[in-house]
Amino acid sequence: MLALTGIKVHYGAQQVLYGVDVTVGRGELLAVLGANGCGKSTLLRAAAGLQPMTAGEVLVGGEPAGRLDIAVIFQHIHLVRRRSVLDNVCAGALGRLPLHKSLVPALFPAEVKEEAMACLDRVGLADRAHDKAGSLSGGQQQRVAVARALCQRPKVLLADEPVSALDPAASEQVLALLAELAHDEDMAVLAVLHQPALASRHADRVVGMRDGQVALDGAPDQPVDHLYSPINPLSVETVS
Ligand SMILES: Nc1ncnc2c1ncn2[C@@H]1O[C@H](COP(=O)(O)OP(=O)(O)OP(=O)(O)O)[C@@H](O)[C@H]1O
Repeated sequence: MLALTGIKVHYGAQQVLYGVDVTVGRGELLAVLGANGCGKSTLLRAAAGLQPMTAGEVLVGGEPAGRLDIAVIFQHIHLVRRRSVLDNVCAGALGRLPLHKSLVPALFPAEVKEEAMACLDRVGLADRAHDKAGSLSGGQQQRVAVARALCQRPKVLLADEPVSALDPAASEQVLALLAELAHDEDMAVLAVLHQPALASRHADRVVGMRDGQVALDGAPDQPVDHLYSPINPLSVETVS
């Protein structure tokens, strides 16, 4: 469903991605792991169209990604805390609404509110729809962010460290939700994670990055320690 091919990114003169190829299938949760600074977030931003690329291609279902094909959620949740949970979720549909309706939340059409309620139900928070978003816990707010992303009706969901600010129980819940969405809604879900154990429990596949390149791609329960070691053992020559 999502195919990232030959992605290269430079920040000025510094190259940070060196021709990365990653695919995520329909109905699959892919976890992207790797040490700080290896390029995970840059890859996710490039996939989302938020980061100019020097080279490469982002395809969704074999076509160049459309404006609403890909939804993104971030570690910092970015809800409008003073507005209701429901208004925040309706905001996911903004890209589909005529401008005048998107500027005034009271004008969200009834069918958008209905859809937003269904998305909230999907993440288990329909009963909090009329509470202020800021009154929810961090884990609940991240689930609202997932509901808002769903309200965009994306084919692909990208999540950049979605559980880094959450406690272990809420982290498990959000990862289980992402896996469920991939499997039940047939979406392609890519999550950048810093917790290999969570990836092994919830992801269908893992991509490991090192120094701007893909260093592993496969089963979620394989050893990943080498991604985090300061020296890549594969690149050390033995001196006898
Ligand atoms: N806006 C930017 N301008 C210049 N350099 C950047 C910028 N964003 C990231 N970098 C650099 O690009 C490299 C990759 O950063 P990136 O944030 O993609 O890594 P990451 O694997 O997501 O790291 P982390 O796990 O710490 O979030 C790093 O060397 C970083 O310093």
